[in-house]
Amino acid sequence: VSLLLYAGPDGEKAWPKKYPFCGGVFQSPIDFHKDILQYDSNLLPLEFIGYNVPSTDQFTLTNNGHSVKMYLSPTMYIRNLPFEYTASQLHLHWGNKNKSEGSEHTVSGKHFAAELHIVHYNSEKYPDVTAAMDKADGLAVLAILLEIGPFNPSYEKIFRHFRNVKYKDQMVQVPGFNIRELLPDRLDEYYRYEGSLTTPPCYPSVLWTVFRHPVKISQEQLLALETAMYCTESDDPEPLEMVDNFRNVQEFHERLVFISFRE
Ligand SMILES: NS(=O)(=O)c1c(F)c(F)c(S(=O)(=O)CCO)c(N[C@H]2CCCc3ccccc32)c1F
Ligand SMILES: [Zn+2]
Repeated sequence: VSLLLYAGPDGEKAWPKKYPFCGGVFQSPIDFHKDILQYDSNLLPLEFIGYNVPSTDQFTLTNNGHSVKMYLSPTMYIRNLPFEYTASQLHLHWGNKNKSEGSEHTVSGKHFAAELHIVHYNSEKYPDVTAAMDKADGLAVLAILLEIGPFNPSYEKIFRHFRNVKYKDQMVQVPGFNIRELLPDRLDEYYRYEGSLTTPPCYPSVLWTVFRHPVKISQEQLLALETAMYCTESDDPEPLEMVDNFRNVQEFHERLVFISFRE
């Protein structure tokens, strides 16, 4: 993928040329608004197994040129989805220091400051994420909306390493911690719909769970996220800031988003 995944001539409008699924069906992200929401009493709270990773273990955090992603341990998985889904990686989407509206999903047309995604793959049916990522029931991604509030010590366990992954392909080890701390309190309240990867190749392979309640991080933590990373390598004479790495919301016609809560 070209460096400028989100901006310039190779921006998201150009994705379908090289990645046909990006112009296809079931594309994510979307806007959650009243007339497409339907309450579903069968939507149970998700159960997280093995999310409390000991500090003796380590996660690899890396800058891949268009997001900052952290590989998770294969001992982490989710129950209460149609299949068992094993954790693969988490990454973030954000805006820029002048416009902190970088979430991918929106609620009644409103962006949140940023968004955390925890990518899982269907480990009951597929051996790994690469085999799963282009299958209709292959992936399950949890989305946590981030907004400004008090300093968040749990997010800081990742954010304090940003200075070591400023440039593309840099990586650093992060001591294990309870990934459950990154999620909101109410795991029983979420939006659920079938969608896609929000970056090329945009496979329609994702069962999305977007938690209703945002998580708060401080203004300083958000600024660090918006200013720490570059899309370019450390020796590149023309550094490109890694900002605005969110896809715009996609058309969502004749489909419903199921909600586990009553408005
Ligand atoms: N928003 S999103 O749709 O959740 C989403 C991203 F936005 C995102 F940037 C990434 S990426 O950082 O891997 C860069 C893209 O290759 C992923 N990765 C997925 C899909 C691509 C291949 C792959 C392989 C192993 C594990 C995860 C993934 C992604 F799923
Ligand atoms: Zn994502």
